[in-house]
Amino acid sequence: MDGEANSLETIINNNLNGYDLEQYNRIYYGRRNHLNVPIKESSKDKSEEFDFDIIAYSFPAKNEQIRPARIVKIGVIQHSIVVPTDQPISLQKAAIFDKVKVIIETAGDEGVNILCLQELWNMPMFVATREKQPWCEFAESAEDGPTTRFISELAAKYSMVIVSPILERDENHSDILWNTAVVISDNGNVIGKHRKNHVPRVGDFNESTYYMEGNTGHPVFATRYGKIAVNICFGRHHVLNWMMFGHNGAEIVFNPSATVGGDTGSEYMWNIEARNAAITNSYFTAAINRVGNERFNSEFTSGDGMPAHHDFGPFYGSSYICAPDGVRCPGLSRTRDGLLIGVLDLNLNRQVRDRTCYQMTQRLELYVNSLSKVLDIDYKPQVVYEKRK
Ligand SMILES: NC(=O)NCCC(=O)O
Repeated sequence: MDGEANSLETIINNNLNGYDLEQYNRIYYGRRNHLNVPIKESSKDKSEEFDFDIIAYSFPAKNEQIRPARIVKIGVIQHSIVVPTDQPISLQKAAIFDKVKVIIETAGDEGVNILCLQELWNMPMFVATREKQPWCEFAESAEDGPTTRFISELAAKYSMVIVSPILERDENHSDILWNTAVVISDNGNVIGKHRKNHVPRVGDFNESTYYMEGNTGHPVFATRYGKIAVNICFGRHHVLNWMMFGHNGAEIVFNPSATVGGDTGSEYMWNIEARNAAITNSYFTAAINRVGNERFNSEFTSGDGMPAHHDFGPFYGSSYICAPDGVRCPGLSRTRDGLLIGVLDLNLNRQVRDRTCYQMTQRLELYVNSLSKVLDIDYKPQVVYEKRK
């Protein structure tokens, strides 16, 4: 029954073995062997004690004569909320902080250099409700709110860059809200922030009730460990969004998300979108999704004819990392909290570009020309009809 499978990988591993499993891995993931990286015993103990999964994979590149390898360890964390959504906001946040802190510390102990949390990680996805109170009270300053202070301390402690996607309240601009990823450096300073470019108007994702499309463009953050960008959730459906981060020099693009399965959900697209972005832009991508069901006191509808309901979900997790050659690792669980680590050699980006020439053959001038015509109010679509005699 839908919603019960722990992961796609569990289904495959329960049903295939030997030659068939090897061939499946080669064809689906892009390599026969997943190249697991050992996890410390102390981290395994923590994951058992605090009930989260932990797994690491390597994405090597070929040795080059001139450039040394550029190894960077990235981590992504997926998790559920902790206490019911009718509890006081401070309690809901504190409970998530307590849970996620243990997983961040484990990432730090594993030597992760760059860590990304899920979209709006410190709150439930109340956007389904369309209610303003009390939910807007989750919003905080990106620069010096309690969540940024909490994450900054951990970033400095572990010399780890941390991407912290939150609901931002912009006090300098009339208190308005944004869906914002705050990028915190390895010494705990805020390097900058990116606001979600594409805001969903689909199903229970009534996010446009709360915030507008972002105004920060496509920033790439030059961190100590590499150039990173953040394509927040719904932006993964928009190829130009991914592309612009590539033009600005991103080596790794994180896609912190909150997205659901079920009959009308996005689960069947999940495996494709961040992977396709890695391939077409020749950079690493990491897609992160929360887990669990979230229940709200007030019933809400989605404008799709379905009966009003209280539950938002299931959020199907399945976070994964993809290399620029399209090779990806198995996903985390669909249902459990988890820390996924990737050991990347960033030299692979240029090696793939040299091999595939996807950038060189991109024909940007063709599309600039065509798109400028599309934007003309009198645009006539270029359709060719048969001339029947
Ligand atoms: N949070 C968010 O943008 N979700 C949109 C649903 C989807 O398309 O994945």
